[in-house]
Amino acid sequence: MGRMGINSKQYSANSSDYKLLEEVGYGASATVYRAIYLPLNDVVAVKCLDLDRCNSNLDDIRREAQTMSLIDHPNVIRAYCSFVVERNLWVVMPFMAEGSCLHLMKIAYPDGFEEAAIASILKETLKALEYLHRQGHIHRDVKAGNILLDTNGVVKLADFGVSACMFDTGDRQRARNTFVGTPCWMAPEVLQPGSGYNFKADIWSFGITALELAHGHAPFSKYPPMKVLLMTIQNAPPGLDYDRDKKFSKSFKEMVAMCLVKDPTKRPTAEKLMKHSFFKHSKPPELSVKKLFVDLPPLWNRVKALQLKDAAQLAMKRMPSAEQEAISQSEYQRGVSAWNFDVEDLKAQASLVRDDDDMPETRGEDERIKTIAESNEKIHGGELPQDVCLNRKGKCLEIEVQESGCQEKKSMEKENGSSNEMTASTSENDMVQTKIKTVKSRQTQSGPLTPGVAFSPSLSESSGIPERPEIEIQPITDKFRKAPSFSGPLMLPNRASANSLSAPIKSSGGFKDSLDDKSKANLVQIKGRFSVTSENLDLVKDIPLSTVQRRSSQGSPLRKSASVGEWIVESNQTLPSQSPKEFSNGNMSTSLLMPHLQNLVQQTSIQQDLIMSLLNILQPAEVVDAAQNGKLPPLPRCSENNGSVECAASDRERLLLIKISELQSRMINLTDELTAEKMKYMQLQQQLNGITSQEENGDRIEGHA
Ligand SMILES: Nc1ncnc2c1ncn2[C@@H]1O[C@H](COP(=O)(O)OP(=O)(O)OP(=O)(O)O)[C@@H](O)[C@H]1O
Repeated sequence: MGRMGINSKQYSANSSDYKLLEEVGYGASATVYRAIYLPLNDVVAVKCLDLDRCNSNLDDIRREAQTMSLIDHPNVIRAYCSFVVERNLWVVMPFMAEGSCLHLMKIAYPDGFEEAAIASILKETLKALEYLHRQGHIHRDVKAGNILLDTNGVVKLADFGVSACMFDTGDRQRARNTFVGTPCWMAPEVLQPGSGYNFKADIWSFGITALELAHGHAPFSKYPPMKVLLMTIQNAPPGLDYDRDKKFSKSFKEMVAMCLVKDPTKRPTAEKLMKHSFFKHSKPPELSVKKLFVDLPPLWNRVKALQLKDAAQLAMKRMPSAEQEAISQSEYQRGVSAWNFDVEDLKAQASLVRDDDDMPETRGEDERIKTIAESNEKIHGGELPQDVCLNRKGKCLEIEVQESGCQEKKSMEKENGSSNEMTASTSENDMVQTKIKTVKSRQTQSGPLTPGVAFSPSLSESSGIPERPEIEIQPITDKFRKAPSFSGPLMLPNRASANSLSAPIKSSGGFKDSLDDKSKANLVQIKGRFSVTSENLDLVKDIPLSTVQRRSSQGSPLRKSASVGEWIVESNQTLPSQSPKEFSNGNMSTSLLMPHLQNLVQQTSIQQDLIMSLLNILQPAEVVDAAQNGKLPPLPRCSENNGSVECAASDRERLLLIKISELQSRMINLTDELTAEKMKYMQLQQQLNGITSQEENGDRIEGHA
């Protein structure tokens, strides 16, 4: 890497050639700065990826930078160069002066954009996807937070942190069997263990992004992450509602419906989608997009305002659960992608939310059929193609559709200056049997970046400390969306620690190349931005609670271990106070008991599946090895049924559960530490802000004097 680029301009891989200015964005693993490239006096964006915070291994990061450097399309952000500065990877790229669509919505359009702007933004994004797919890439993180805008209305798709090469074989292709992306935007097949996915996953995310731009937030964004996963798999796809979304055209609704079809083979390609009437009539972005920024403060001030709002929210909310809620919300607002492992919180949130609770206007089957049928009529002249299928269970008719470099302006104009698009209610009450299989530590490759990556000897040599921007907080906070968002982009308190704890789950049987052959699916490989690992799955219902440090709601705000089972069970909060005796004394009515019994059955079945899957892939030899290495307690002997498969399985099960409980304890401790650090950081930031503003006041007074 280092110096590279198709651009005629050459950018050096020397950090001292860059002067970092204001912070203009931040993600789960990176902070983005406006910067000046001193030799050319050129404004650029520098994305500083904290390698310690990064959930990806060095190979993934290198791939991101490499991929970005080879990109040559007006609607795709590419890297001018990248290099390592101490524990950071700096990626130099064009500065997009208006930031991301997500930030813009948070600041000024909490209910989404108007259709003309949406059409232009989506069309440009679709061009980017068409290009990437043609080049063999899957973007895997299409969302409003990754659609960047320039002052003149140019739209570019950013962030290849999770892109995968579709045409690759071997390790890279294996990456397609990993969970990467942001849950609200993730296609059902991406969430389905072992099913694999292809570029059509981007089309789903594109459809979700369309809804996000239309409403100001993604569907399901108010739900806890685990619920989002389940709802995406279980429910009918979200979409624009004919009645509720009256302001949007029929062709927009049709276009979204075409993208949000659960069967990926029935989604159109980007190329095909581009021919949809919705895009044919869209205005050029310089007409419809440019006007969105009029009268807005400069990007860095908007970002600062969002940050301050986040900080204020956190400071105000003292209750642990409230803090957690605020963090989730702020993460959503920031468009951060990562997992929120605070499962107690997730469970609590999930328990309060019914699928159809606050979705009075769910999109019914008839409506969806109508939408797609009408769409089909347009495309196929009214003839239903062979691949139209009415899926009774899914209650959904699906149709196959055949398929700046930003120069710093000398004037620096800017420098000085309903959401219930939910689905039809859950079609069946049957819980998703998400079968988690595997647990085998994925080999994480690391080592030096590719030749050409410039290593800076030390951070002290860089001009690493960005200047603090002047804070001009606009009275815009009242425009912020107020409803808390618990999901969407999720929060991983500490990627590094989470990563170090987790052996990403890997298939015991390899990965599946064929995207359509779901019958052979056999893995959950969860990696990259999402590391759902053994400790995230609370399989330890049967473990004595004393072995796992659990916090009461008065304790640390952060508690660990996702529990598919527990989460489901505790979605009914009325029962825990009941003792078994009370259940059996006949005072409970059947109607009260039944839902809980059903839940118990579901939970048990899911847990059994999970445990059996884990056990199946855990080779006896590994357990013995681990025991000999002191990693696991010694294998207990089974005297009665020596050598029987059942006995071995139960021994292994116990060992596994003990191991999981240990991991959970460690996770709890680490998260507590992280919470404490976060609080310290916020306090320091507030103090710093105070000092900065005092100094500025002092300067002004001196200046006047
Ligand atoms: N070239 C750019 N010009 C201006 N702003 C940018 C640029 N690149 C990124 N940003 C801003 O920084 C934010 C974070 O960047 P980015 O998405 O690359 O980080 P990330 O850590 O990969 O985020 P995530 O993982 O949450 O998607 C973006 O949402 C956008 O607002």
